[in-house]
Amino acid sequence: MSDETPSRRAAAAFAQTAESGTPVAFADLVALLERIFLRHGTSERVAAILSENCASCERDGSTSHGVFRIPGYVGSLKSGWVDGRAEPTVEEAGPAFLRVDAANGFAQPAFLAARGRFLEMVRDNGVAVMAIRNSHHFSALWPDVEPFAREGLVALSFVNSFACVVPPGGKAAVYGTNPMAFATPVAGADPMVFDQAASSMANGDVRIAAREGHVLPAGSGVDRDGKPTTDPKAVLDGGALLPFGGHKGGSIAFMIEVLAAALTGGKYSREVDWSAHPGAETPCTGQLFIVIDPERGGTGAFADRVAGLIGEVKEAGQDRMPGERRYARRARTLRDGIPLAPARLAELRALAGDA
Ligand SMILES: NC(=O)C1=CN([C@@H]2O[C@H](COP(=O)(O)OP(=O)(O)OC[C@H]3O[C@@H](n4cnc5c(N)ncnc54)[C@H](OP(=O)(O)O)[C@@H]3O)[C@@H](O)[C@H]2O)C=CC1
Ligand SMILES: O=C(O)C1=NCCCC1
Repeated sequence: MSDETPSRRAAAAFAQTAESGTPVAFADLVALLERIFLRHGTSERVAAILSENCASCERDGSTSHGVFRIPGYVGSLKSGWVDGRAEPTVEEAGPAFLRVDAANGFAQPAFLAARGRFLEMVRDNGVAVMAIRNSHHFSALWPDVEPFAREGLVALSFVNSFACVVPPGGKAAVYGTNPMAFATPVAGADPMVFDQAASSMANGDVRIAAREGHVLPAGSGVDRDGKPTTDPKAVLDGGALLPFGGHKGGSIAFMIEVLAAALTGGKYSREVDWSAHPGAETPCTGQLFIVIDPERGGTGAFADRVAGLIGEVKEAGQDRMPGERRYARRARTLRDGIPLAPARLAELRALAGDA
């Protein structure tokens, strides 16, 4: 399967390293990460949720949001910018609308605190919205939406982050890398899930490229003077990323600021200010979910129709659908272990306080 997105090309060397390290069983990686989170002040519930999420990203080859992120999680916890013991509050804003205040905690525990009631609303109404504010989203979005599709539902999720993306033709960073994810059931197959930033690439992949000494694909970003650059350090040091696809990606980044921040009460990416929290790496922003019961469409054959469409797309020449690379890697790593570079493993063990 080809991995030709700019993000993947920039992270290719890292990914190769990740394919050739020490194999670690998924459960062992979860346990190691859990010890790190607990050691750095999270509650047991938060540690369990974040460890599962981060290990799942590493397992599926979502390198920009796998164990690469752990020092950042630790930095954010140590700085006090994020509360690892936050108790989210869930409020019903209507028969199909949940408002969740993550209370300056991580997004996933807030989402999971509301998920049960949210599913009831989707089943009762055919559609429901969950608006999370004051949350720190440090990860990929697919782990949140894929399970909905496995339960027969169509799911959309939107997150804004911190200002590091210039609007098309602009000079100042206004948007975050602002990912969105979509998941749908497919008859007889794994769900089709795409999960993509509104920027040319994820900020995490720029940082990996900087660390590994790689250049970015042309058209990824600009330097501090607004000039096009392929140097990841110039993008990180006062420069910015570009939206993917020019004004079209710019409009998606805008929409995500509106859905994930304006609508939820989360901070705009531009408003994020962690200057008083040195070491913090995750913003206190927002996240929106829209989940639909496709049976309400009345066709009685929704998942079959999606499977048919995928068949036609492949027949037309697309070699694979989004998500298929992850599923293949998941099967491989659950069988053979998740390869971790020795330096990464040593770093994780040190953070866990292992001798
Ligand atoms: N929390 C946050 O604030 C942020 C999180 N992120 C996360 O970073 C991650 C990476 O984002 P991004 O760099 O944009 O992702 P990519 O460009 O790597 O991939 C985007 C999507 O395209 C699919 N895809 C890639 N190559 C192909 C192909 N050849 N044919 C068909 N589909 C393909 C991927 O599927 P597959 O996975 O199977 O390859 C994925 O669903 C995401 O998980 C995102 O949620 C990004 C920005 C901010
Ligand atoms: O990779 C990114 O872009 C981000 N990931 C986690 C939160 C901030 C942005």
